[in-house]
Amino acid sequence: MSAPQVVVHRDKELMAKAAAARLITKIVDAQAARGSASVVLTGGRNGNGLLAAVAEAPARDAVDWTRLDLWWGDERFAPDGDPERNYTQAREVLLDSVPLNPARVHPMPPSDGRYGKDADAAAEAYADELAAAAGPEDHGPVPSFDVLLLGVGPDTHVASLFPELPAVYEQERTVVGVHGAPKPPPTRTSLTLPAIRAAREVWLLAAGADKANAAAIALSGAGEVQAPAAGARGRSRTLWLLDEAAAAQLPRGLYPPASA
Ligand SMILES: O=C(O)[C@H](O)[C@@H](O)[C@H](O)[C@H](O)COP(=O)(O)O
Repeated sequence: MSAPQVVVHRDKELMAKAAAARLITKIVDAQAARGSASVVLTGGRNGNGLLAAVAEAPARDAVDWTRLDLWWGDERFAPDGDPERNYTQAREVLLDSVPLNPARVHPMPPSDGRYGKDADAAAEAYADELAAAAGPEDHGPVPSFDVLLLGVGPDTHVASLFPELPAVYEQERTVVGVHGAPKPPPTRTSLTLPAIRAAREVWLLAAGADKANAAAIALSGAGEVQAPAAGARGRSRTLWLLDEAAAAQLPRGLYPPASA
């Protein structure tokens, strides 16, 4: 697993724009090298802020949207179209504005779909979908995602893996149902840490003073059960994208400011 790299931007708006430019370039390079790209999206303000910045980016259409596979790191277990769903929010800020191939967009199941209100069955079905998309060259029963995006909660949660709750202990399954999540809604589906760690690159997004403590804890050697963000590592790269407010409590030697 790769050691975390930290890049700090002046504020959350610049962080979103810089992360969007970085993501576009990563996708374009992956498509040039392998003919397609695979990205895992996340929910929350920073995740959606990045997607909104991609939508406005001058280089947006350098991406061949028809050859992009989109997955989700977690989902609020709600009916299809519910405004609370990460999929609904991603569609609003970006996905409905670009020519994606619907067959390559993989939302996690809603609570009014084939699996009804059974979040565990929905999680198992998504794990099967991931396994079906994995190839012999992949590291386990998930595709080798080019970039797996994660927001970071003030309690250091990532996806729907919350400190000390059962899902963060999962080492076998790639997707689990989450019950009693402290961040509403309480029922969710989420990739597990082993699935997250199958990604080539993991990018963690955190902006705002309310994330400063979480970033400092996760980047100062905390264990993954107490600080799930600490366990979110990519095979070849782990990148923390912060604004200065979220970086305020980091040990000084950890980074030079990336933008004045
Ligand atoms: O479903 C969710 O809510 C997200 O996937 C969650 O993991 C989010 O990324 C963090 O809570 C950070 O959210 P903010 O960026 O809004 O602080």
